[in-house]
Amino acid sequence: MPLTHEEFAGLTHLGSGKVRELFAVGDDAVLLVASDRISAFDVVLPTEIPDKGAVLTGLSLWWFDQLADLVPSHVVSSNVDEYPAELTPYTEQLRGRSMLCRRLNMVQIECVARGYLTGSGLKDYQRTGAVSGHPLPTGLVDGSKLPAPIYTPSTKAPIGEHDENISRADAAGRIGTELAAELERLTLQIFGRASVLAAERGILLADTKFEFGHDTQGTLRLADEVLTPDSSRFWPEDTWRPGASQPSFDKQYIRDYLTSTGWDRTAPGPELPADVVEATRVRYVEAYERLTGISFKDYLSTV
Ligand SMILES: N#Cc1c(N)ncnc1-c1cnn(Cc2cccc(F)c2)c1
Repeated sequence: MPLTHEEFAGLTHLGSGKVRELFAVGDDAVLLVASDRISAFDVVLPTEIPDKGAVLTGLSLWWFDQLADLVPSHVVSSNVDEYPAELTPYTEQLRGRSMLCRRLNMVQIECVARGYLTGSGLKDYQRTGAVSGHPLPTGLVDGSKLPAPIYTPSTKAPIGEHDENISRADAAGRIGTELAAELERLTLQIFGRASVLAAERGILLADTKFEFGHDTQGTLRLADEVLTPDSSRFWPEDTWRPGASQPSFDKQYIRDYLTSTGWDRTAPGPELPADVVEATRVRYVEAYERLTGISFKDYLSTV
């Protein structure tokens, strides 16, 4: 049965993402739990991918470390054996797939950086010639590399709805000029470093979404998950072909299977065959090991 917040019935549930749960821990901490659920074409599928939650949690933790000189994170601990006593009944369900974090006052803007044109950015470009107020050269196609990475803030839509790209001026109007400028600076700086690191490993970071919040001392911290295949588009460099939908590093087997079945995307997602589940699990483990240089088995032995 896919992990749902009912499995943590004794905890104070704050919210659900498509494949994640958020709980309050005391007054000043939250617990982010990544399930093994997977979504494709915006539909959460009924079949879980073993290890997916642990891979994405391990990736976030690694990226937070890589970025610590640029921005502090919200993470307090990922060692379940050191979690507060109220979490003890759930230790094994949380091992490797959870982060105990400072409870932040979240900034109500999704901070998106794009190095390549696709998804909602491509749709905005095809309609207006721009993305979030950034005028772009003519003739760009799906998968085109942008002349330089751009910051395209968006609203935070409820689950099941799409975030709406907004201009930087609109973002400043919502959160203030100074904070808006700081978020833009940080978002592009982090994206630049992550892009170089991924490219060194033969992976193109097409775009990503960051969330930030302020702690009780007013310090701005990088929050949520970071630079995972769920919050970002990662493309294998050797199959990059502008002009068509790019193969997803992690979800292509699932996309190809769903397309092969003729599945109606307005219908519930079908169960996945075992070979597609295993191939996808392997892709997630490969993504972790290729990006971090750490064996996934070693990650699991540290949590
Ligand atoms: N990160 C973080 C965070 C924090 N450190 N303090 C307070 N709130 C949040 C927070 C609020 N919304 N989300 C997104 C979200 C929603 C649902 C499930 C999830 F796993 C994640 C995260």
